[in-house]
Amino acid sequence: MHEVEWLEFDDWAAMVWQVVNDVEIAVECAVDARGCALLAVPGGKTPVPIFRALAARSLNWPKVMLLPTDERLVAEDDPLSNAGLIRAHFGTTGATIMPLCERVDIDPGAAGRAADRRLRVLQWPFDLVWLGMGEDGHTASILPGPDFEAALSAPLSRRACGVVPDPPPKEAPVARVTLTRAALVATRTLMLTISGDKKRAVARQAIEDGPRSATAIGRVLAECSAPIKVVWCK
Ligand SMILES: O=C1O[C@H](COP(=O)(O)O)[C@@H](O)[C@H](O)[C@H]1O
Repeated sequence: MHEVEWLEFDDWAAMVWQVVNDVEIAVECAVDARGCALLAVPGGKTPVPIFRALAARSLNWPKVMLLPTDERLVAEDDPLSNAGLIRAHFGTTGATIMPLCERVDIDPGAAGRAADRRLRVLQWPFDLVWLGMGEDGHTASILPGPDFEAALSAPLSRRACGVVPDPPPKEAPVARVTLTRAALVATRTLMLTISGDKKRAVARQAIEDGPRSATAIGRVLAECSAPIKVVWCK
């Protein structure tokens, strides 16, 4: 694991400002160096105020491609949809938004394989993988259940897979497609945004446990050789 830079904020405005600036720098560096920027961004609730502020920035959006780190297998107009969340915020910026799933009415395994095929056209690595984390230590949709180890130990050539969480997470009890750990760590820089005391304790323990961590976030960060920044807000 690369050394972790850990930042803490007492208020959301300061945290949002920090993360927006970091994303802006990642985009500018990528566009200057390679003419485009490839970013994976989290779903769920935590990134919402950050998305709002980021979308208002005048970045070179037409050069930016945004993917969700994971998807809940629901229609894009469902409030649980991560692609829907991203489109709602960045849809008018000029960025290209690439949902992981074209179809959500198929079984999770097939949806995962279809996402994997779609992702093969992209020029990797990511310029930025921005992760969220649940209080149980899941990140992207690498959730406890029968697909947990497969998502973590998939080879480099496998970028996405289907996940049936067991137990179903209470905030979004649906099947998922997630970027694999191999895909998530194929990045020039990685950022994790979290809030609340519980998540701080879980993330700290996961980092301390490293590859022996029982949590997805611990196992992902342990494999990451890019610079890692954790941004926490009370
Ligand atoms: O299910 C998911 O959960 C995590 C954490 O979400 P939050 O609402 O607690 O911020 C999120 O990062 C992931 O993308 C999402 O699908």
